[in-house]
Amino acid sequence: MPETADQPPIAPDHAGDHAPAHTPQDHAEVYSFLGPSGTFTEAALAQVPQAKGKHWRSVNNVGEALGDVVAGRSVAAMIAIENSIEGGVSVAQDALATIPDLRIVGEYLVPVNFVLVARPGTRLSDVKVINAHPVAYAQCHLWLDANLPAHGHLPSSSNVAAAASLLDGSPADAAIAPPGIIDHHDLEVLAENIGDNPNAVTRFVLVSRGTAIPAPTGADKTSIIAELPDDRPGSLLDLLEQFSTRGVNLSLIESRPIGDSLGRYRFVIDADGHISDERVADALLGLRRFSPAVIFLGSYPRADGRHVDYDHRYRDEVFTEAREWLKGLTAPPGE
Ligand SMILES: O=C(O)C(=O)C[C@]1(C(=O)O)C=C[C@@H](O)C=C1
Repeated sequence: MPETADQPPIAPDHAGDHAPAHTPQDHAEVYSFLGPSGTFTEAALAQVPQAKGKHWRSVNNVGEALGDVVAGRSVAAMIAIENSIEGGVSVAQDALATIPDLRIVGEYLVPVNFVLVARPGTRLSDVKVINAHPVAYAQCHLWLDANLPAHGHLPSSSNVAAAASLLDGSPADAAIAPPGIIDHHDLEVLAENIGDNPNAVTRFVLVSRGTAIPAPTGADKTSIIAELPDDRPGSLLDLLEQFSTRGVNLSLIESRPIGDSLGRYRFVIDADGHISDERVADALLGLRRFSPAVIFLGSYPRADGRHVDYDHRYRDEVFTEAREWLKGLTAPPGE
């Protein structure tokens, strides 16, 4: 069972499948996720085969989830990293940039859509304050601006926590929550499908520490965070060239403030391919030579399973042949 004994699970039975009833002593048996039970994060964890039957520890925020991994309370934590409407989840990107030795070992996609719920008897016109997770709130702007233009926002640690708090003294009048919420809480739906885009998807990553890099599958992704060397024209172009000259496609590049002074940024990058691919390894070597700080976050199978296509000039054999050629040129005569 997930540790949220006070919250009845609203997710399908996956969460409790064969799970031990007590908190296990062995951290390898524990997975941390943003709770309480019923969150999209829990739905992402339900996609992890090795987490089935293990203890799922419900936590209140990304920092707590990663803190569990660092302190050895859990073997891995599931965190939201990117949303198709809102973009990168900055708290997650910043945590991965600053907490040492974390590794992404898998990614998972969860379609997200939202309902507006309230205590029974509430009318839409009664709603003044809405409780919602900031990332969920940001995905419902169009509906909120059109229907409740004067509302106030009370941030919550998760969507399920937002909804549950309405029955537990919250000063809010309504909450943004996953559609299944009313099956387990005495709440009424005031509006359905309030997300700005019905096809919204959140990308989650499973983060661990001290674990082996997952084997290459041919449909992999490599996540990196890198800083630019100095404040000179063209350094971002130089960074991008490390990838383009090796035929490596980038599926994500976002800047985040480093935080030490205005205008200093680090770049969060997802590259197609695995660190064991010659072209990706060579791009990382180039990046390492050029950037003052490179964090390798991991190589792992893509959630969409899409095979990585690249020009034949960047095949492993081409790199190997070129290296052998160079070795031959510098070998002592007669060898
Ligand atoms: O997992 C949940 O249900 C959450 O409330 C968190 C979270 C997030 O952190 O991005 C997850 C997915 C949605 O995009 C909105 C919120």
